[in-house]
Amino acid sequence: MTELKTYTREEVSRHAAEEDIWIIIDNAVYDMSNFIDMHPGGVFPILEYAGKDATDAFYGMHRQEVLLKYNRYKIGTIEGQKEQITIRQHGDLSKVPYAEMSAFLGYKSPYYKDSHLRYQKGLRKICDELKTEAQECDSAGDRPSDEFAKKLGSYHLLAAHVGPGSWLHDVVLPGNVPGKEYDYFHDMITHQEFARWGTPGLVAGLVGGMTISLPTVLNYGKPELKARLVPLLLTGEKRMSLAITEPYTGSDVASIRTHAKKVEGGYIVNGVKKWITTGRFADYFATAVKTEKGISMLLIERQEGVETKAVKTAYSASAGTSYITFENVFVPDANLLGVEHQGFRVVLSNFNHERFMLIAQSVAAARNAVEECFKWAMQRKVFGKRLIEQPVIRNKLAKMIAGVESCQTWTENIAYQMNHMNYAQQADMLAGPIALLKYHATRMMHDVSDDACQIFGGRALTKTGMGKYIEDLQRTYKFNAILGGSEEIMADLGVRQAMKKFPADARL
Ligand code: HEM
Repeated sequence: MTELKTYTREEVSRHAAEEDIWIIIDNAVYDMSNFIDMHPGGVFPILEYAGKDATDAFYGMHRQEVLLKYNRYKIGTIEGQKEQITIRQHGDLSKVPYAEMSAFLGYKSPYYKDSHLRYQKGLRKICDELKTEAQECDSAGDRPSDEFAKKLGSYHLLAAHVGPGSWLHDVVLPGNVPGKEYDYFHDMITHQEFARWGTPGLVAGLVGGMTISLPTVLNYGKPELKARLVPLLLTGEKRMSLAITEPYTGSDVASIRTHAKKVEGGYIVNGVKKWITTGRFADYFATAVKTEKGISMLLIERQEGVETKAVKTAYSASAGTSYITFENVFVPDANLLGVEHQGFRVVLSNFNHERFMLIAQSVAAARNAVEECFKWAMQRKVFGKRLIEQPVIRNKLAKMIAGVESCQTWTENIAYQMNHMNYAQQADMLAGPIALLKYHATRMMHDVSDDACQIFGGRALTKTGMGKYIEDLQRTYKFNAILGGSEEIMADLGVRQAMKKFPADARL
């Protein structure tokens, strides 16, 4: 790389004509002469700063990544002046208060071990390196590419999404963490780091569909089916989705109409499914069907008779949300998941983990909004003052921070319980608290999104630029309030579970 020249401010001030225009941002000098006509904000704003320091004006209008993207226009630095503004490097923790979990910033915690800190560090770097590609794919609404999925597979991050289990025992995870050490704190970190991309649609399409469907095969599939499918899914060669909801029914699984008729050697399936995340790209569908005496779960492979079309949602189309039709599809007995007519057990079995994932994502997305709003309030000037100088803005930030930190702390408590309870104990003791926390986390997200929008104003309604994360948050946060059990059902389930444990002899 050629060494950049140094200039004095006086030298820069001599380049102040439209065809020869330099500006200063922080300690760097940019030659805008060839860019000014292409500048998306127009010629006029740049001309105003010709030959001058444009640092505050620049940061009032652009995100830092603009400077990285247009680094080619940087021609030098200001003599004797050090950088005042740090450009975040891949893997860095944010220094903005409350922008990171306190345990990563040196605060004491009873929960986190060295292995969690190493994993977070390693994973942050990988996620940062993939962030631009993830964001471009999400904005374009593209199918996440096979190369992208395979890259995650090569770091064992597809397997990590599914949660702790034997599928991780023989691998080494980011941060040099042996897969056998992977617990629900690592799992929480996985979902939170991916949520930092600010691309919930893409994350749902790339890993969400698989995270909620693959356990049906891992826990209920016959050995041959597992041996054939699991390696393909965990390396990113194939995609999978969970096909339960239908146009006629959402949470009410008992009312599904897709049916499977028993025939020699298998089943013939007919019916439709709707809102199926990853469905548009999926090779396999863990599908709830009506059989003679109840609900059964079948692993349906993409074949003739299986059609998927896009359902347009507020998510990016990268989520692969689809409408699926099954028309006389033959499914062999070998693809039955669990016991015939007892598919409910298979459907219910993964709810706690799915909800835990949604909670972790919600807290991370809200925390991201805290960082965005804090930075914006500190750098944005209106009516001659920084936004942060307005008490109403500080009050909103306080509410956001308190919401995020309280949800984070409850999530950590749940992760600790999950680490120390077997499956039966989790089902008995945690279904209620997890449901209540999901309800609480998505309500918190609702409030954070609302306050963040007010802080960012019009920029929160714009898909690119300063408010792009907030725009995405306010457009998509409702998904977590509905998927995996709606807020109302979560709240009700939490209290009903508590009622079951209410002591018969308790009185006021
Ligand atoms: C290295 C120098 C600069 C580069 C590479 C640059 C690049 C860009 C880009 C890429 C955008 C689109 C924003 C987005 O959607 O993210 C933009 C918008 C804009 N830029 Fe610049 N810019 C530079 C300097 C400046 C300066 C010095 C000003 C003076 C105030 C300025 C004023 C604006 C304005 C007003 C907009 C429109 C913002 C909006 O839509 O809200 N730019 N610029």
